Amino acid sequence: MPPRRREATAFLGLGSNLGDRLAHLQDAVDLLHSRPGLRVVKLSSAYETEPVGGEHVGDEFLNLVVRVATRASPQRLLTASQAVEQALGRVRTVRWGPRTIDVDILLYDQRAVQTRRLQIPHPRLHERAFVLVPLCELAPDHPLPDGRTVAEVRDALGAAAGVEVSQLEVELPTSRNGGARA
Ligand SMILES: Nc1ncnc2c1ncn2[C@@H]1O[C@H](COP(=O)(O)OP(=O)(O)OP(=O)(O)O)[C@@H](O)[C@H]1O
Ligand SMILES: Nc1nc2c(c(=O)[nH]1)N=C(CO)CN2
Repeated sequence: MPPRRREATAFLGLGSNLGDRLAHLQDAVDLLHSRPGLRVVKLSSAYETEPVGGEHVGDEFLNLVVRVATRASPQRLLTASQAVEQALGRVRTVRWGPRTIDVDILLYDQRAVQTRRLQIPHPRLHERAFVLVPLCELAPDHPLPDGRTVAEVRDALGAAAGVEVSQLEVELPTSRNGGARA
């Protein structure tokens, strides 16, 4: 038998600005946790965020960042993320358009990945307060491939206008199902 791949730590950025945004985020977190070789370990707060770029119809996003432990390769983690998007009915229309759910891979250990299908760190991580603020809440000291920490990248961005902690709460799957897979 081949040796089992060790668990990596990855951070996923989730966002929704269509319909019942909280339900979409909760469903995405639960579905991610149900994938083989993937455990959702920690969640940031959910943030109300002003839409950045694109042809948004004015609806604010609800964003959060999820820490996962996974034995999946970065490529398989992308496949899993896209399967969750599809299961929740995301229809790709215009770029950066309204979406029930978006799942982006932000970081995977301290790895850099540069392929046509996948880039890690996420190519727009450095310019997105709606990602860096919740990521900083979970892992300020996590290093990027260039050696900087998440907190340093967040500080380099400066002001984080339009990103506010919401009163809405997404639950960790392990506290919903009695910790069966913890
Ligand atoms: N780190 C990554 N996480 C998720 N998708 C990625 C990543 N790097 C590259 N991609 C590619 O980006 C493509 C477009 O993704 P998607 O439709 O979610 O973009 P978007 O959400 O509209 O915009 P953005 O990428 O700016 O968040 C995906 O098909 C995927 O192959
Ligand atoms: N506030 C906010 N703006 C966005 C978001 C998002 O998740 N939150 N996602 C985008 C494309 O992925 C484009 N713009």
